[in-house]
Amino acid sequence: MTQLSAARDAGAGTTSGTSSGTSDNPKALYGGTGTRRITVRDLALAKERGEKWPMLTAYDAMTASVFDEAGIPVMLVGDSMGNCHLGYDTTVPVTMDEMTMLAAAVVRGTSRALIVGDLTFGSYQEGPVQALRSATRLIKEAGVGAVKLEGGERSLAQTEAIVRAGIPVMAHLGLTPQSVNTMGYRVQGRGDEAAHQLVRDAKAAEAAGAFAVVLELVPAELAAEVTRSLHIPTIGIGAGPDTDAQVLVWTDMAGLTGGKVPRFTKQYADLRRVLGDAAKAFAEDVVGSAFPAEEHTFH
Ligand SMILES: Nc1nc(=O)c2c([nH]1)NC[C@@H]1CN(c3ccc(C(=O)N[C@@H](CCC(=O)O)C(=O)O)cc3)CN21
Ligand SMILES: CC(C)C(=O)C(=O)O
Repeated sequence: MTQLSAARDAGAGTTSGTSSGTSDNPKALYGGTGTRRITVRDLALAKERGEKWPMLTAYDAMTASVFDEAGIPVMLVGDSMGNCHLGYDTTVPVTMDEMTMLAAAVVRGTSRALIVGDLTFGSYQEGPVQALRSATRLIKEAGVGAVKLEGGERSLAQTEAIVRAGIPVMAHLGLTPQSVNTMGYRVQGRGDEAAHQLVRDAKAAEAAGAFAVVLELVPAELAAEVTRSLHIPTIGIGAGPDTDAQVLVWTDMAGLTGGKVPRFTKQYADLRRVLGDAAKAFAEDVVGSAFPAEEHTFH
């Protein structure tokens, strides 16, 4: 144990920068004082304790380091980088080259959060061999702690193969954006048949060895039922208040995303305005010869 962590465990000083949460459990995922990397086992224990936790996406080292210092225990290098970072319209065009590069940056920018990398569209659908190759690449080249893929029953063989190789898998059910061309961006799991299929998918993912399941844009009552019937944690996005965890796309949550954002998003900052104002203030200074001033100048 380091001196720092010993002092924290002893309750020395006031709350540290990362422990502003409500829990006084040193092992709490958010608000705890642990400093080593979070593992999938920590998430399983949190479900046993009934402790909810937050997850954010991240696509670069600097933003990820801010969230790491804020105590966010799990970050997803989501293929939402397609529309939220790389300028595509959807997640569909994102390649494993792009994913690997940005996931490596997020890993370098963090020291505590569990980093989950997405398997991109076309990198696992061919079958378990391709899926394992893609997952292995993210583990070896980017250094992520886990991978995520879309689908329950339809991705069963892929999930099993990756888990068997010792790589933790997060499943993603409900609205699966890589299928936008067949399903659109509509609420999923409405009606008895669709609800039963979602429960079957969730059970299949758990049986295949997934450590968590993302539930995207499904009715709250169904997400609550799935959460009760699984031993592994559920992570909701547009899935109501009763999942074990909540995830948001960071650019939505921080008000950086331009244009329309999903109704399930809550905006906690207005980064578009803050950054735009900073750019305008810099521009005014340059045009008006107020920058650089004497203190920015060498002689
Ligand atoms: N910026 C951003 N935020 C996200 O949450 C997100 C992405 N991008 N890209 C990948 C997926 C796609 N997601 C989306 C995209 C659109 C809707 C949407 O327009 N939903 C409608 C509700 C539709 C209905 O009522 O059935 C909405 O008004 O929120 C939802 C999720 C979620 N993910
Ligand atoms: C919205 C989350 C769950 C995601 O899959 C992504 O960021 O790509």
